Amino acid sequence: MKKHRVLFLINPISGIGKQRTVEKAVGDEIDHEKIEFDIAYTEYAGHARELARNAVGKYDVVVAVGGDGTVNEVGSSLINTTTALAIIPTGSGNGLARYLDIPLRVNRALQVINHLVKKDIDTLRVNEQVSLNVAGIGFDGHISHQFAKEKNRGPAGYVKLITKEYAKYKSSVYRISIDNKTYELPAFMLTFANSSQWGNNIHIAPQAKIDDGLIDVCIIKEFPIYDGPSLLISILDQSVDQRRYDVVTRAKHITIESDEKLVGHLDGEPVELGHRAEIRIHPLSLRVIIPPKDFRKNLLDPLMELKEFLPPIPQLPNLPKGFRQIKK
Ligand SMILES: Nc1ncnc2c1ncn2[C@@H]1O[C@H](COP(=O)(O)OP(=O)(O)OP(=O)(O)O)[C@@H](O)[C@H]1O
Repeated sequence: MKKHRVLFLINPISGIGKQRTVEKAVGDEIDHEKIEFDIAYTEYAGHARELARNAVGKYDVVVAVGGDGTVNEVGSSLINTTTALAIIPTGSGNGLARYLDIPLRVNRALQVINHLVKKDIDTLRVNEQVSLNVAGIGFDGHISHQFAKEKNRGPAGYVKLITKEYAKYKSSVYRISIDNKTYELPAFMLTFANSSQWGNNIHIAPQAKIDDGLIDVCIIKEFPIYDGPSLLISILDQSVDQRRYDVVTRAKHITIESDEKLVGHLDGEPVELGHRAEIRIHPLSLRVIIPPKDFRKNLLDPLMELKEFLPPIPQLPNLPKGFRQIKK
């Protein structure tokens, strides 16, 4: 039987360091009867995009080992090809992986790859660039620009940054055209969702479907500062689409203009969009590996998710000289 060729691309700086265990886990967990594989590490931002582009035609699957930024780089090189994108989520948010129900534990994510179940999903084009998960302009764009400068990665780093930046953030005025409707309004945040969540199970567009040929547009208008906690709660309890400040709609084509420069993000990665952004949907343009329907849920998976939010357990200091370790 001809084996499937799989290339693992590991981003060594993503998330909180889980990806260091991946190389060994691949050797242990991959089904060697079915799959032959190669492993490469990215050496700089943008490297995964180049490596994935070169892999088209040579590999059946390219695995992004990293967060949404790495997934974006790999996936954007595989659009409209028969090479599928697989994900081992080792990032800070892992939005697309969580939406697709890919387990956060490395060995479980590898078991998903062994099944080689494929599904076609939509992708977004934002000006000349690609978003696979969620793109945004405004506050979330601002946060992604700030987060890119942070040394303290991981979900805790995001929470700290959002709390710090929220009070000083000023909304901008946008001219928005959604299919044939136009709006001009001051907005806190404009989100264009392909999947429903940013990452960390925080759902900005709870009803979004990744294969419906539509973009879920969620506009959070400017609001008084004291309303922040209610916005946060509505995002956490997945009722953001019922808030009074929001415009929530579905569309295929959106343009955004502003006199100020558009501060944006694509799948959590900061982008400069100039004064005009055009967002279009490309239906079913990317093949991805997903868990099979009967893929056994692991009782420990929710616990592993919780662990992502906890700080690392500190190492005990070495005992001072003269103290002897008591043998058990
Ligand atoms: N070797 C490398 N050195 C420096 N940057 C890299 C390297 N490899 C990839 N990158 C860049 O690292 C950035 C962050 O990666 P990624 O998004 O995968 O992790 P994350 O931000 O921790 O996770 P998430 O997006 O889920 O929050 C991306 O912009 C990617 O281009």
